[in-house]
Amino acid sequence: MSRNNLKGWQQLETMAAASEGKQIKALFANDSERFANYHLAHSGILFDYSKNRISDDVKAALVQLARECEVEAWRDAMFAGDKINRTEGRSVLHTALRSDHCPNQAIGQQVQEELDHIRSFSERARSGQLFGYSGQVITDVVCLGVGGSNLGPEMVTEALPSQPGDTVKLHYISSVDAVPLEHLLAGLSAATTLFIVASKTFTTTETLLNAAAAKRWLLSEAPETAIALHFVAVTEDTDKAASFGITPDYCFRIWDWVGGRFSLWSAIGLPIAIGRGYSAFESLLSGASAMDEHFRSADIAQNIPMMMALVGVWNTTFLNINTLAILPYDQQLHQLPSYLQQAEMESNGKSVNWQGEHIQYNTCPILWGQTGINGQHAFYQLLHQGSHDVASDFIVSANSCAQSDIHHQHLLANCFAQSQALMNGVGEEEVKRELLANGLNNNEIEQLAPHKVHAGNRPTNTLIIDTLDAFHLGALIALYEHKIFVQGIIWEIYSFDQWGVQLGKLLATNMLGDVQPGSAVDRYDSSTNGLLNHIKSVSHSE
Ligand SMILES: O=P(O)(O)OC[C@H]1O[C@H](O)[C@H](O)[C@@H](O)[C@@H]1O
Repeated sequence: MSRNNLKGWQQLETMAAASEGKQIKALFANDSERFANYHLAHSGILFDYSKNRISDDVKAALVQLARECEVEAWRDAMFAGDKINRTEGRSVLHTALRSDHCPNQAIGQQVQEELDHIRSFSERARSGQLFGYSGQVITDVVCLGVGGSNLGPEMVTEALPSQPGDTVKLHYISSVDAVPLEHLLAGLSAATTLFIVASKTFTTTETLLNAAAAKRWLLSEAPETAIALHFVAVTEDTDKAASFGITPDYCFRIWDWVGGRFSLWSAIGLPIAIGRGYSAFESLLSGASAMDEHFRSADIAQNIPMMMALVGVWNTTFLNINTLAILPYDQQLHQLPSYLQQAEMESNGKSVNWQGEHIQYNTCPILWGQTGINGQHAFYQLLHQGSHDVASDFIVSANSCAQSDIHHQHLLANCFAQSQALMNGVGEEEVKRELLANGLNNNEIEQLAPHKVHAGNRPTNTLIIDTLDAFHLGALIALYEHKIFVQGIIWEIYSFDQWGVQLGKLLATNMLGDVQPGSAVDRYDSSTNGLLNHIKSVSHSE
């Protein structure tokens, strides 16, 4: 049965139409227990969804919809290793990377072997036992990868503060733009630098181009045999890595059942273990595993990923709120919005359902954001008074890793004040009273008042993490992963492929010859021809 014929779906459509003009703050006024009834907590994460336009009826209909969509059966199929990524004929088993009970013994054994490899290699690196071609200790690790092979490790290493034992310096290069790579290499010594080439397919142009440049840089002073001591690969295609010159001991495996954007739990996370220690990497896995267990066992209405997914479906599909701002109030989480952009939009940014039909309802919202404090001085104006209705996730930790409490108290106060302001707004009467109290005359009040009104009623979630450490970060990332999964099921989307990424790659490869110096191009549309010919006319290249 198509989604919009389901009972829960139809109830939600009716409720959405009836919700016009209803205020979130009125829901609080009528229910003194609203926070108690609309928050959940597990694995050191509190999820408050009370500041959404959700009543008890809406909540019940959302839970009913999840049941009708058989979300629990799909969840169990994913954990069991069924090939739910049907367009690519693959299992989806990133959860097996962080669990003791893997559905398949052979997979469990492979995972354990790679974990042992990550442990021994990262411990060697951290204890000064990795040497370069001249016998000097490796001091710098340059991680070359893009998308899922870069965003997770970089976000996590940025999020976890450096500890005294963190001796190796990590650097990340993801862009094909040579400027950051050249700038970085200019400050490094080849004899003490190790490169990690992270690419599941080992075919991604950006990564391979950067790896080739790194190899040239090394070989400009070192013999060919140095490659074996200065290059690590993390890939599914170990033959390609071997052809590059990478030895088995320096080659780490991932598998087709790990999607790129869900891969930081695999050897793609090697930089985390090198930079922050293997025990931090293990804690990250444990936090994710705790969230997995909660997701597997809690009833829908008590299940944080399920409820977070359902709230998102209500906002996007039924209330037409098509953007979601990710607003962390911990500076360390500054890369979380970029990480979640790939995780959510590459997974659910689709408009064809399982039957291959065009979807008639809104699916994945546009995700954006940055750290809340910086956002407050930039785009919050639009959140409060803009013409777009924006939903937001506020994320903050209860305890700070910093020594100064007062800074953290400011973060907390700002975080909670903003979500309150977005909900309550400021009405015209209140604005006028304030202007009168400030001594303005009637004429001045009439002119200024409309500009100071805040409509409010903007929906927000708030997530409080006990402490921003590896365990809780692991749980937080797993929470978003499962939210994405549940939304994909409700929208009938294949969340684990990314066909939309392929087209641009293909066209860029075909166009490469046309950006090089030479005769004018006329095989494209007039805009593309014009842009290419302009480049040829102003280019300094020979
Ligand atoms: O790891 P790789 O094979 O190099 O792929 C890196 C990235 O490539 C593409 O952009 C895909 O859309 C991403 O999902 C993937 O993470």
